[in-house]
Amino acid sequence: MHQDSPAHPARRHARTSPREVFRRLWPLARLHRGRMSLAVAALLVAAACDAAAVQIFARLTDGVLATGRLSGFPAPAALWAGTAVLGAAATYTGTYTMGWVGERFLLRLRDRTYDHAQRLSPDFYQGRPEGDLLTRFTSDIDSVQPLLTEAPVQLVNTGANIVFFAGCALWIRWELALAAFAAAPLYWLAARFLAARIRTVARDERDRNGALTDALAENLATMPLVQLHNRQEAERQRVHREGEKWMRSTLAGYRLSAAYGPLAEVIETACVLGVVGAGAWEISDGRLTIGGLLAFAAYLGYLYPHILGLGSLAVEVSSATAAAERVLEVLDARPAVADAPAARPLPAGARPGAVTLDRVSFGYPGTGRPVVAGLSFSARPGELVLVGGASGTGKSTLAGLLLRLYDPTGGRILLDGVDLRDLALADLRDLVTLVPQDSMLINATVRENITHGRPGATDEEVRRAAAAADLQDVVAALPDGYDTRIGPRGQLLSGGQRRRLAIARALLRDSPVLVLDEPTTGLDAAAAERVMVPLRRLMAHRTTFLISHDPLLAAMADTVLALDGELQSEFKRPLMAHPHSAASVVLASTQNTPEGKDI
Ligand SMILES: Nc1ncnc2c1ncn2[C@@H]1O[C@H](COP(=O)(O)OP(=O)(O)OP(=O)(O)O)[C@@H](O)[C@H]1O
Repeated sequence: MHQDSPAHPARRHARTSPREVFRRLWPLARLHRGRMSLAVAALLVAAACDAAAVQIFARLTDGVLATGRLSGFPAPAALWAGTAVLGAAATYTGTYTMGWVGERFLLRLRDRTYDHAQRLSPDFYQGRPEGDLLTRFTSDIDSVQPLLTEAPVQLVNTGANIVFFAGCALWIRWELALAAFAAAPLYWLAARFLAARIRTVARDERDRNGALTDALAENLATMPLVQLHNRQEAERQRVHREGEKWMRSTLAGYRLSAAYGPLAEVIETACVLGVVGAGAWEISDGRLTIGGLLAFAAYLGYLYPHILGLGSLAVEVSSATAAAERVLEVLDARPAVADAPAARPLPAGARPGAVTLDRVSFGYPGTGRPVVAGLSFSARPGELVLVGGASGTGKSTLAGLLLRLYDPTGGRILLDGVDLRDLALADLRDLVTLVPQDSMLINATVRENITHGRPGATDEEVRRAAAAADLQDVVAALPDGYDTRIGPRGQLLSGGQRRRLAIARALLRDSPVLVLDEPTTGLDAAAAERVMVPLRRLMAHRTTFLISHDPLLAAMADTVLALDGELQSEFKRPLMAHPHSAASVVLASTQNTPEGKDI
């Protein structure tokens, strides 16, 4: 928890080119091609208005200012004003339309990324700091926008402007124009030099931003612990260090991007000086009027910012690419379990609930060590299986396999004879319900928490589930009854109440197979007993895997699946105390027989 920015996976990345990012994400922006074209058209009209204004100004200079004929003023002045209004309207339309397209693109990209993230298995999240992931969904996605929406529009607009204003300059005096254009490659070289470096720095800046967000998210979530352990100063320093690292990489980015503008200005000044010198010579030779030179200089004045803008675009695209890499890492992550391409329905008329583990092996990716090895076991419909074992023997892992959060690396798990991998994931999740150890409640009302796994439930069904979970008195005492919000992770309820709320939620789901992860752990004897009554109601007639290292629960079970050989005798002891218990203890060991080995 208190390590400085661990070498998290975000740092090990492959570099993606802007072209590749564009190719991958363009389908999300393509939908708005019509609006993008409208924006381009509007911005071109605005540019044409600028060009017309320059021409009108040249006419005014030569026809009115140079001659002093005031009668020639109203017509071009009216035309200039009209052009300005049209140009303003076109600029507004183009800018707003671009904003419209950009924001919609962001929404789609965020939806798509989040949609994908929801399919990823727990191991994806376990390996990544939460704050870093949050940054990918927020500021990283925001930073991608210029590449996909602004860049194409700006590219077309800038390209058209460059061609147009360069054409105007060539039309006025082509020799002068060619001399002025000679510097254009310098802009390109400067931008290229900076853009390559900016991409590396921008990626680092994004990663640092993620590390800071992570430090803050973790500290805010564990603030009581920080205060109780007097860690305020240490955590302040940690946040400061992460903030400082972010600041330094941001400044490194500024150093590069801020260099482009002044560099471009120096190039521009050199060009303008050259043009003014050559123009003075042309005027003295009578080949150019003052109005003509002013118009020429004005065209260059419009042209250079666009050339400069092209360079800025390259710089911006580099930063956007660095952010896009981090978003694509989420989109490229593959779920550890894939939905069956041709999902099989459960056999008609089958009484769901028979669970068979057939030589199941599993090890977490990258650990090279099996947690479960060659485990075979069968549970009949309605049977209560107590999964016991010391800490770290794989009880939660087995639950994850039953819920298909992971697939076995060897063997198979069958539900009523069908391999879990052949069932549609959505069907499987309807058939198997988890009551997790920490209840996993959401910051919403009691009703919303109970109906979380079955949103369409009626009020009467909710009330019945709450009553069966022994929760009605709790709800009655809440200020708004079922509409009372229970705070983040249900913090406004007691530990026992939270468990019973989770039981009500599971009751409402009414699935034939249950996985209960340590339902009484952390509760005192009275609270545990209050949980056991609704728990029994929940387990009745369902195949239940009750994960616990409490041997006292063994007496309730039909079978005890001991994941740890040393606990075998411990589990047997309570059974001996209940001579009428029919439970048998099965030792889950490597290569045990397919039916399990009774002892
Ligand atoms: N995501 C993971 N990646 C790598 N190893 C893991 C992961 N999750 C668990 N493990 C390892 O797998 C083993 C079994 O863990 P598991 O959580 O299933 O044990 P458990 O019996 O449920 O423990 P406890 O009773 O303490 O909850 C442990 O050695 C643990 O370190």
